[in-house]
Amino acid sequence: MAAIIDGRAIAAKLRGRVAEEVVSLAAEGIVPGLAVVLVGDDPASQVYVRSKVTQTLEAGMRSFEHRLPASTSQEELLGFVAALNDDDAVDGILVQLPLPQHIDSDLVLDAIDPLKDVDGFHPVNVGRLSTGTGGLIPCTPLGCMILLDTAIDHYRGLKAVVIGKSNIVGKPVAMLLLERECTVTVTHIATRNLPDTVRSADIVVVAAGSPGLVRGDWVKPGAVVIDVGINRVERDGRKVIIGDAVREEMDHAAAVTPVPGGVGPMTIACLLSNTLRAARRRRGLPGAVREAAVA
Ligand SMILES: Nc1nc2c(c(=O)[nH]1)N[C@@H](CN(C=O)c1ccc(C(=O)N[C@@H](CCC(=O)O)C(=O)O)cc1)CN2
Repeated sequence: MAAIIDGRAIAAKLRGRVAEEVVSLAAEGIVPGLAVVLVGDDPASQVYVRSKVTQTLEAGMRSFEHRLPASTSQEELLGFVAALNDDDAVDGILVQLPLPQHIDSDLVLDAIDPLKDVDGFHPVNVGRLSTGTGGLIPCTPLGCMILLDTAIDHYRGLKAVVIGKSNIVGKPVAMLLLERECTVTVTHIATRNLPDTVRSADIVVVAAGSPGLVRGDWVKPGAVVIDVGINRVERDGRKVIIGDAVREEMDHAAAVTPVPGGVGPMTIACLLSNTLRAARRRRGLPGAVREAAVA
């Protein structure tokens, strides 16, 4: 029977460690601040932003919530980001994605001060990740690695297959696995013989946004499966959330993440950890939460 990696519990533990470090920073007169910017009224984004605000406050940090109308122009948003860059109370800036179609997301993400880029999406942080020279790491890939750490002791030489080539998950998680000396194959929905490629993997990370894509017979016995998919589908007349892998078919895996309750909760916990890291780094303070130690 595959072990179920409990993302909710591990995220709670990470949030607890962040809160402890916030208390010790407060003794030095520092209270980290996170600004979250939501443009428009996408229902899922509203829920995520509300959770971010609540969890930021629960961790003892300052939260600056900015809800802008869907009609906000690109120039207005860029001006808004510039003001947050200049605001000393703000250590981390997160612009919730997706943005309305009339706004060029890349332009906006590139405008965030890399030192405050707690999403790790700025080209400077992307470059730092690919060269292994520090920087802020995107939250969901960081969360995937923390979950993997609960199931894997030695990564060196393991074969990892990533399904999905997005800038937010697929590419950065591939970099993190490469950093651990895995042999990494990045695949996507157009990859030929995808099941055969996945079958060779010791680690499977699926972030394809395709409900139930990875079937049991794609997965080698003893592999670890990290399911990043969050798909809202209708089952027996009910709306449910399912992942990109069919978990009921994964009994022969060593460990799998559930959906919901796997990678998802790690995203916001890692955002808090990145905010703390940004607050320390901006002030030239060494160290930050050691995420790996929570697992
Ligand atoms: N600027 C960003 N935008 C978006 C990101 C991001 O990392 N940065 N990621 C996603 C949304 N997201 C956070 O923003 C997020 C997604 C899912 C979860 C989560 O806890 N999911 C639960 C299920 C929740 C549900 O019922 O919907 C789970 O998987 O258990 C948290 C955060 C896109 N935008």
